[in-house]
Amino acid sequence: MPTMTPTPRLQLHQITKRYPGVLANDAVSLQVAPGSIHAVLGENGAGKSTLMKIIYGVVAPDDGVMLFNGRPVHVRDPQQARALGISMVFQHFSLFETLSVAENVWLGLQGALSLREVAESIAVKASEYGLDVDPHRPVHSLSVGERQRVEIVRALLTQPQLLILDEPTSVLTPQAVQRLFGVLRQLASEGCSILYISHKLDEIRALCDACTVMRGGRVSGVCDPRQTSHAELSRLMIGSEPPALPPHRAASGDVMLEVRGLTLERPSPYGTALRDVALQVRAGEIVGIAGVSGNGQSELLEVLSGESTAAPAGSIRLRGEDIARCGPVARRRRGLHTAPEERLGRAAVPSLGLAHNLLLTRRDAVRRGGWLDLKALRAQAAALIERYGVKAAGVDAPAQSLSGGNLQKFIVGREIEARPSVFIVAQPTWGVDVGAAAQIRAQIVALREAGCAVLVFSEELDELFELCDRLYVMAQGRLSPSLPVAQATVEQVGAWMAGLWAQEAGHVAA
Ligand SMILES: Nc1ncnc2c1ncn2[C@@H]1O[C@H](COP(=O)(O)OP(=O)(O)OP(=O)(O)O)[C@@H](O)[C@H]1O
Repeated sequence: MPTMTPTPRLQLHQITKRYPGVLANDAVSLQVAPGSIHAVLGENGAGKSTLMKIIYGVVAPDDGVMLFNGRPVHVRDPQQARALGISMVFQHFSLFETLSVAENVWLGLQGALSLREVAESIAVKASEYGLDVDPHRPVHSLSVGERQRVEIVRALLTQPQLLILDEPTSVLTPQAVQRLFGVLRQLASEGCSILYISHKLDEIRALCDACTVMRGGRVSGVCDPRQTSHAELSRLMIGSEPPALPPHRAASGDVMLEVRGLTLERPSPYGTALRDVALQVRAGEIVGIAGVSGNGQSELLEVLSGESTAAPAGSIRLRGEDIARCGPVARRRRGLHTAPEERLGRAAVPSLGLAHNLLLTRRDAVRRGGWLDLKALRAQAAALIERYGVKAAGVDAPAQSLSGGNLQKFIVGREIEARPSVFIVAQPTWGVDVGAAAQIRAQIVALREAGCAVLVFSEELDELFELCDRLYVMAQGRLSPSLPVAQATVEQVGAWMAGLWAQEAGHVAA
C-alpha cells in the first residue's frame, strides 16, 4: 500500500561511533523530511558534529544504517556526499589560507568549471543571497565571519538536496542572520532539507520545524521547536535552565588599559587600517567592542595582545606604562591576557594535548631553569577541565579531538584562571552551549568583581548587552565614543555599526 508521507530525505538508524574513551554517537536514529529545516540541539560534546560528519562521509560510523531518499547509502567521503546532493558548512573552516576565495571553491569543484567561471558564480550566488563575498580576496585576509560566508556560498553552489550547517550564525550580525534565514527558508521551500546545528534556542524556534535533541551521544528527545518553549528546550538539552548572571556592581576603579591616537596602516592589502582609535578600560568594568567582523577588530586585537607590535609608541598603555612595543609574553607578565577568536591555530596547537596547550600562555608549571613540572601541569589541566566542565578524554587529549565548544571552554578558562588584571577576549561564547555560555559569562563577571579590567569583542549584541557596562562600536577601522549600556539601544548600536555615530553629536557619553 502506498504511504501517505513522502519518502524521507534522510533516515539514520542506530548510528554508533566510538572514539578512544568516548561513545560519541550511541545508536542514534533521526529522520529528516524533504524541505524540512531540522535542528540538532545538544550541549557541547553531545555528538552533533560527529553525527553530521558521518552523514557527510568525513567520519565512518562503527555501526548503523543511513538511507538517502529511501535508498541505503555508504558515504565514503565528502566527494561522494556532494555527488549524492549532500553539502556541509563546517564549524571549523576548511579553507586554504594562501589561496583566494575563488581558488578554494574551484578546488572543491574538481575542475568542473574554469577559475573565472567559478569566480563569477560565487559573485552571483553571493549577491543573490545578500552574502558579501569577494571571490578574489585571499582567505588569510578574511575574518572568521567572512570565512563563514565563503563556506556558505561554496555549499550553495553545489545545489544541495540536504544542506548541513554546523553553527552557521555564530559569527554573523543580526541582519546577516535574518538574511541567512531568508536563504534557508527559500531553499527549504524549493525542497532542500536542512540540518541545522545551533546553540541558539531563539533561532531554532524561529527557523526550524523539527528538532532532535542529543545528550551524551544519544537522542534525548524529538520535538517541534515552534511548540516548545525556551525553558523546555533548555531542560531537554542540559537538564535545567541556565542560571542568570549575578547583578552588576557599580563602582569601577583606575584606568588599566588605555589606547590613544592609535592609527595604523592596514597590515595587508585586505586588512583594515585603524584610524585614531581611542579607548579606556577601568579596573572593575567590562567594556564591549561591538561591530561586524572585518571592521578592524582583528587588527585592534593583534596590537592589544602584542601579537603585532606595530602600534605607534605610546598608543597603548597598561596602568600608564607604554606597552605598544611589548610582545605577548611581556604583556602577560604585566597581567594582560588575551583569548583570540581563532581557537585552533592561534589559541591552541591542534595536535598537542590539553595539558601542554596550557604552556602557550601559562607558566605556572615551569620551574626555575625552565624545568617542566609535568605532574603540576597535568594537575592544572585536570582542574581546569573539572571547573569548566570540559568534555575530553583526559589531560592528554589533543586539542583537535575536542568538540568546538569544549575547546572554547578550555581556552577561555585557561586565560581566566591566570587571574589577569586586564583580560581581552574575542567571541567568548562562540559555539558554546547555553549552560556553558552562562558559566563563561559568570566567570567574566567574577573577574570584573575581583577588579579586573575586561574588554570583550563580540558580534553578538545580546551578549554585549548582557555582559558589559560600556560599549564602543567599531566600523571601518574607527571606534565610536563609549556608550553606557544602560543608555544604549540595539537600534542605536546597529546604526553605529554602519559608522553613523558622527551624526549624533551631543549624544556622546564619556
Ligand atoms: N577525532 C576525535 N577523536 C577523539 N574524540 C573525538 C573526536 N571527535 C570527537 N570526539 C569526541 O566525541 C564527542 C562528541 O563530539 P562532537 O564534536 O560530535 O560534539 P558536539 O555535540 O558537536 O559538540 P559542540 O557543540 O561542542 O560542537 C566529544 O566527547 C569529543 O571529544
